[in-house]
Amino acid sequence: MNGITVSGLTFSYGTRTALSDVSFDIGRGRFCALLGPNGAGKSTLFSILTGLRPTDTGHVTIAGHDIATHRRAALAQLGIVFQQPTLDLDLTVRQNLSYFAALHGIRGKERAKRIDAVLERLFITDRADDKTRSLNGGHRRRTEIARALLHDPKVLLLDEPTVGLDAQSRKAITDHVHDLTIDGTTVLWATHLPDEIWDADRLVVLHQSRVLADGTAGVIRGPRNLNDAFLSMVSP
Ligand SMILES: Nc1ncnc2c1ncn2[C@@H]1O[C@H](COP(=O)(O)OP(=O)(O)OP(=O)(O)O)[C@@H](O)[C@H]1O
Repeated sequence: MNGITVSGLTFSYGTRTALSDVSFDIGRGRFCALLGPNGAGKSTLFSILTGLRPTDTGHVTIAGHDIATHRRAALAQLGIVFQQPTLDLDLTVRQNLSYFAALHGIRGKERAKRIDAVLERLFITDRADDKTRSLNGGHRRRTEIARALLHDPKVLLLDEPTVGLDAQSRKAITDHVHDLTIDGTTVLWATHLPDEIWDADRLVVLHQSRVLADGTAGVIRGPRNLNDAFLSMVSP
């Protein structure tokens, strides 16, 4: 079963078109980068994938469930990391996770077990009982990713999750999220930074509301580095 399918998606804010006939699909356990400059339409696409906005035209499925007609089933399979951080800085890492798990109806021993598992997956077990405020930006981001995995979603969406982080933290998070696909999680990672994308990744390039390229990153870049290839695609 597919991780994500997007077909014929069109969306406008009044007279401003944000998405024009956008289509792609991402198989189970794949890492797909959604690369686009500012204003390309990435956040609009994310808001539709997460059910925050209805589509004007087109369809989206998450782990086989149509977001418009089977919204609850689709959202149950979706983990989301938004661009803006949303942790409570006065709670510990574990308390932040625990609160979110409770919202998902995960209780008792199962809650403790899942929290331990996601902390381990993101390599932050040793920070579990620290106040979130004391964490650096990279560890806060890891906490948010761990939180997004608590309900064991099949699909994980991340909207520019490394914004504002230093190079070392960016690399660590990029590596960890790539590794999440090993157990079958499908990842869609929106970014405007080509160095976060690996040659073997699936790549969808979005520019001025349209899909400019869709394929394997290494094939799309050819003999150039991805940054040069991307700039030549989006330059006027
Ligand atoms: N609420 C809104 N009202 C009107 N136009 C909007 C709104 N939100 C986005 N847009 C426009 O829609 C287009 C796509 O914007 P969007 O934020 O989806 O792009 P993006 O790729 O996420 O950009 P960024 O990297 O800057 O977040 C842009 O032209 C933007 O100006």
